[in-house]
Amino acid sequence: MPRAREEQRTCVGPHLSTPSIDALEHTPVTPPTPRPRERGIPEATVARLPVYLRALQSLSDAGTPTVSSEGLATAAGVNSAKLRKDLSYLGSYGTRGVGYDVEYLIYQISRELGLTKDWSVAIVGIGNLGRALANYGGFGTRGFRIAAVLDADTSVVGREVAGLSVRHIDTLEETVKMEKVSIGVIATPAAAAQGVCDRLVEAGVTSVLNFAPVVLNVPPGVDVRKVDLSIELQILAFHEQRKNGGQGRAEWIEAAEGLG
Ligand SMILES: NC(=O)c1ccc[n+]([C@@H]2O[C@H](COP(=O)([O-])OP(=O)(O)OC[C@H]3O[C@@H](n4cnc5c(N)ncnc54)[C@H](O)[C@@H]3O)[C@@H](O)[C@H]2O)c1
Repeated sequence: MPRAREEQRTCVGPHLSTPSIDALEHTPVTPPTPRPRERGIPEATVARLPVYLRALQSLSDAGTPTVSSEGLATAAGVNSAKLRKDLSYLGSYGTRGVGYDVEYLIYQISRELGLTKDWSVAIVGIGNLGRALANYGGFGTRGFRIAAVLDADTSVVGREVAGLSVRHIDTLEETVKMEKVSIGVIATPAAAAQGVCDRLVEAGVTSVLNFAPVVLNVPPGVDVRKVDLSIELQILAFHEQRKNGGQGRAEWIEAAEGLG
């Protein structure tokens, strides 16, 4: 089977482009507007949609009915031109002088991200990280149901984690089928991750969230997202070093001036 490396993809897959009938069942009060977009949404826009959603949810919790593009851009930490462009991919342009309807925009973004339907998730590797992920309550409220937790270690299998009994990895294929798993989360050591990924894909899973420090090879049509906190720390270290470098230069100039 031909394989595509995860970082080569630039656009979202079909599951993010068209809402299902199922998704529309959860439609809130506001009437639908026409959706002119037929093409894919750029990956960078998709990555910002959850940020807009979080900002909108805070506004909604505060009882704010509408928000200007500038207000939402500030809350989300982006510039307003970028925000307007991003939202235009959803067919959402706001109303001049009024802005965006907060509840409807929440619905539009949720629909685009596929959050108006429930997703069944399996976590593979129930060590420190897998247990923490399984016990995190925030997934359920965002439409991600942890349906199964699996591990290869027989001393872990059968234990209860987040209200679920840990299943043996040998039951992976049957579990994916029975629990209708859409998203596989890999929290195994790096050496086991590709094998687990292959089995998930073989079982029909087309979305994988990988925490193991390894680049996974997957066939076309499978989306892999990699989470690596050490990369985030390294980026912060880079900026920290630049800040300190700047301070170092200032001190050096001051010292040099003192000498002169
Ligand atoms: N992305 C991040 O930011 C981040 C942060 C912490 C840890 N990690 C990574 O997450 C992974 C898990 O870390 P941890 O601290 O929980 O490790 P851990 O050793 O506590 O847990 C790993 C679990 O995977 C199980 N396992 C091993 N091979 C398996 C297989 N073939 N099938 C199913 N289960 C299998 C083990 O039995 C164990 O329970 C590691 O790869 C680690 O490097 C990533």
